[in-house]
Amino acid sequence: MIDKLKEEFTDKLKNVSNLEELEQLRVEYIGRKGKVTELLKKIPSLPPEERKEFGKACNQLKREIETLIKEKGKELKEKGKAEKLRKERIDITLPGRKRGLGALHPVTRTLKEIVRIFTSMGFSIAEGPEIETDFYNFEALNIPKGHPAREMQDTFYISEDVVLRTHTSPVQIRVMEKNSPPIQIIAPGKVYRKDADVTHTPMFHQVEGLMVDQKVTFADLKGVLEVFLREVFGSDTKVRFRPSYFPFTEPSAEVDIGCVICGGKGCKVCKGTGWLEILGCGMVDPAVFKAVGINPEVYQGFAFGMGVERIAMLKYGIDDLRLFFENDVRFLRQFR
Ligand SMILES: Cc1ccc(OCc2nc(C(=O)N[C@H]3CCS(=O)(=O)C3)cs2)cc1
Repeated sequence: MIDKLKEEFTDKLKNVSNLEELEQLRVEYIGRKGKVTELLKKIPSLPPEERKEFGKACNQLKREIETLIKEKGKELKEKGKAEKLRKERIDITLPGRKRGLGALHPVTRTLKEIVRIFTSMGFSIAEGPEIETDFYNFEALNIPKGHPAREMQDTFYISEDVVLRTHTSPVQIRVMEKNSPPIQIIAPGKVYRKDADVTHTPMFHQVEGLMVDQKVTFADLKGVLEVFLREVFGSDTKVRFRPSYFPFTEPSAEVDIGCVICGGKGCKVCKGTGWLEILGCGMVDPAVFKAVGINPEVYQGFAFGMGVERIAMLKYGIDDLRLFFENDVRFLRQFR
């Protein structure tokens, strides 16, 4: 009877593959209701002369089962540990994980280059609000009510009198209100225009510049801009000033550079002209000085404005403005 139980136990023990099954087997044989425990309860019902022998045999079996279970437990734990070590092993011979390199956005790069060049010529950097009043964005710049630039198709109106600035000129107005000449600043920043299409986005970046002093001439303007453009596009870049008109400058000029693609022969980018319009400029109109309380009899000044995305497109040969705003890594990583 006891031998049969032992045989049965050792057979089952062979199939135990984890600690839970081992515990179940222990309970099944030597637990409170275990098969061996049940046998021990039978001792008082046996004839007295058999009790001693039978009791000894049962306890012997119980001790054997306990020993076998302890050994099995140890073996299972060892196996478990070995399994864990195998699974968690770190292969230190694997190559290291490379950290991806970041990069500055091409607009940021271009903006930083433009700022570096003008600060190297003595210009300070001025900033101002992107949400502006009608006065700072239009009136003070000699753009009267009814002027087409104020039209809804070009300007984002927050309210009757509040707009998203359409250029960074308001920054220069604010500086002139608070400082007396000489003034030499550039105003980089985001500007907003409603006419969004393939070559225009509703938000873009601009850098405007302003120099005000007692003797500032158009020659100074030409000199500063020629140095700037040759720094950005290369020392052999051709520069041309073409008469133009802006409400806030008189005389005004639009500045072209020799086409960076075809070198001036004519191509689709420069529409066969050999020239690319790059920025606008002029001598500050006296009406603007009056609006900020600077005496145009005593002081003169020049100003200029450029679109940063346009400069970046020409400098880096980017032909689609939307690429700047789609955050496609395949585009951005080329600027590492
Ligand atoms: C107080 C003050 C007085 C005059 C000023 O003249 C800034 C100027 N801007 C331009 C110009 O052509 N700008 C455009 C270039 C491309 S763009 O980004 O679309 C805007 C000419 S003169 C600015 C401030």
